[in-house]
Formats: sequence, structure tokens, C-alpha cells
Amino acid sequence: MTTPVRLLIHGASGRMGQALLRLATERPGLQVVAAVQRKVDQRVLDGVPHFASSELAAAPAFDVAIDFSLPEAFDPVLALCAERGSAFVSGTTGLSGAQREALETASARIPLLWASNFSLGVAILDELVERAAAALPGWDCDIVESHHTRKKDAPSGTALSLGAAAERNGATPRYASIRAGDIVGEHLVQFSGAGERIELVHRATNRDIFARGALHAAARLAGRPPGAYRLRDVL
Ligand SMILES: NC(=O)C1=CN([C@@H]2O[C@H](COP(=O)(O)OP(=O)(O)OC[C@H]3O[C@@H](n4cnc5c(N)ncnc54)[C@H](OP(=O)(O)O)[C@@H]3O)[C@@H](O)[C@H]2O)C=CC1
Ligand SMILES: O=C(O)C1=N[C@H](C(=O)O)C[C@H](O)C1
Repeated sequence: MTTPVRLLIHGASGRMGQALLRLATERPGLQVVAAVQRKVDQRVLDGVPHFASSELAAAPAFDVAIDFSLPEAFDPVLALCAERGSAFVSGTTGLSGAQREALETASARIPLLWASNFSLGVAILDELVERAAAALPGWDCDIVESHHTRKKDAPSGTALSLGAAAERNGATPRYASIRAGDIVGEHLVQFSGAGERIELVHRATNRDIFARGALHAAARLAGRPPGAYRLRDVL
């Protein structure tokens, strides 16, 4: 039997953290050895040791950290991975320029993968946007993203990544954000010309898709050489 990949889940009390803890049990090749969240009520929950953020340094040895938290919680977990030589998978959005640079710096020491969206559908949407933008010079490009009311950042990380894909191919996108109800995540990329319009849409209806994508990425990243990996490298 092969040794399971040891995971640390950072942001464990959150919507994504809870999905990750639940779905990690579906993959026998993965073992959660630490769940980290701001405050801890129970030291061990469902057999998983829990640590408060202030105790992060006390976490046991792990192969990969999966981080879905907030920008204000991000720096210590990346630093811990770099210090220990553990891989790092993160889907936290709204990062600052300095935090993006810290990722770049850390990629010289550890394998890491940051993605604004861990769904397969958005990976394909990204390619479609590149193709449409390149083929439609001079058309207007608008990106409309819709999310639940508890989302803090706007535009969403995915909207910004799709916008960057459009920009690399000559388009200048505009952004609009909607915060309503419990929408999991929707992205519309609209190209408008004279007398015609193309609409490319992705709708996430369950955040398990993001959690499964991140767990898959963690399983595939463990043991790789240092570097900044993209989702398409591990799909
Ligand atoms: N890339 C992708 O595919 C996806 C990315 N996301 C992104 O993932 C992130 C998390 O989303 P979601 O789970 O919905 O958010 P939640 O607000 O539900 O969870 C955030 C987590 O971070 C913790 N946290 C917040 N502030 C701090 C702090 N200062 N110190 C330590 N821990 C802190 C929260 O703890 P507490 O419970 O105590 O507040 C909680 O565990 C967001 O950036 C979101 O945009 C989300 C879905 C998919
Ligand atoms: O906060 C969320 O919920 C989501 N955030 C990501 C983003 O900012 O793009 C991905 C997904 O849309 C859900």
C-alpha cells in the first residue's frame, strides 16, 4: 500500500474548508493531518486534529497545505510551507500584489499552485475566452460575475483571471459584480460587435467542484519539484 499524502487544510471552518474536510475522506490516497481555523472549539473533530491560526507553527508534518481562507490569513501558511518544504495549493482570492510576489518567490523553494477557480468548466471557459478575444478585435468585452452575499472581494478572482486571458489576446474587458442570495459562482463573458453578440457563461451550482479540484491538485502536486504550477499542469 502507498503512503497517503498528508494534508493541512487552512481555513477549515469556512464554506470551502468544510467541503474539503468532507470530500478528503472520499480519496484514500489523502489524509488530513491538520485542520487550521481562526478559533478552535474541539481539539479533535471527526478524527482530525484541529489547530487555531495562532498555533499554526505547532501543526504536525504535512506534505501539502490546501488554503481557502482570506488575504489577511494567507501569509503565515505560505511562509510555513516554504519553511518546511511542503507543497502549497491555494484558491484564496483578493490577494495583494505583494502576496502574488510572495507566491512567485516561494515557487523557487516549493511546488505551489494558486488558481482563482478549481473547476474544470472554468478551465475550459478560459480557453474559449482566449480564442474569442483573439478572433474578435475591436469588439466590446464585458465580464459579469455573480456570487453569494457573503463574498468579500469584487471583482471575483475568476473574473480577473478571465479578464487577463482576454487582455493577453487584445481585448480590454470591463467588469460588473452582483452579490445576491446564495449564488455559488457565475461568470458571463460577453463579446459585443455591431449587430451581434457572443455570451460565454459558466455556472457553478455546488462548491464541491472547487473542493474536488483542489484535492486533485494536491494529490498531483505532492513530491513534484519546486515551481509555480497551473491547474492545466495537473488536470
Ligand atoms: N479558487 C476557487 O476555486 C475558489 C476560491 N474561493 C475563495 O476561497 C476563499 C474562502 O472562501 P469561503 O470558504 O467561501 O470563505 P469563508 O469566509 O467561508 O471561509 C474563510 C476561512 O478563512 C478563515 N479566516 C478569515 N480571516 C482569517 C484570519 N484573519 N485569520 C485566520 N483565518 C481567517 C475563516 O475563519 P472564521 O470561520 O473564523 O472566520 C474561514 O475558515 C475566498 O477567498 C474565496 O474567494 C472560494 C471558492 C472557490
Ligand atoms: O468566493 C467564492 O465563493 C468563489 N470565489 C472564487 C472567485 O473569486 O472567483 C471562485 C468561485 O467563483 C467561488
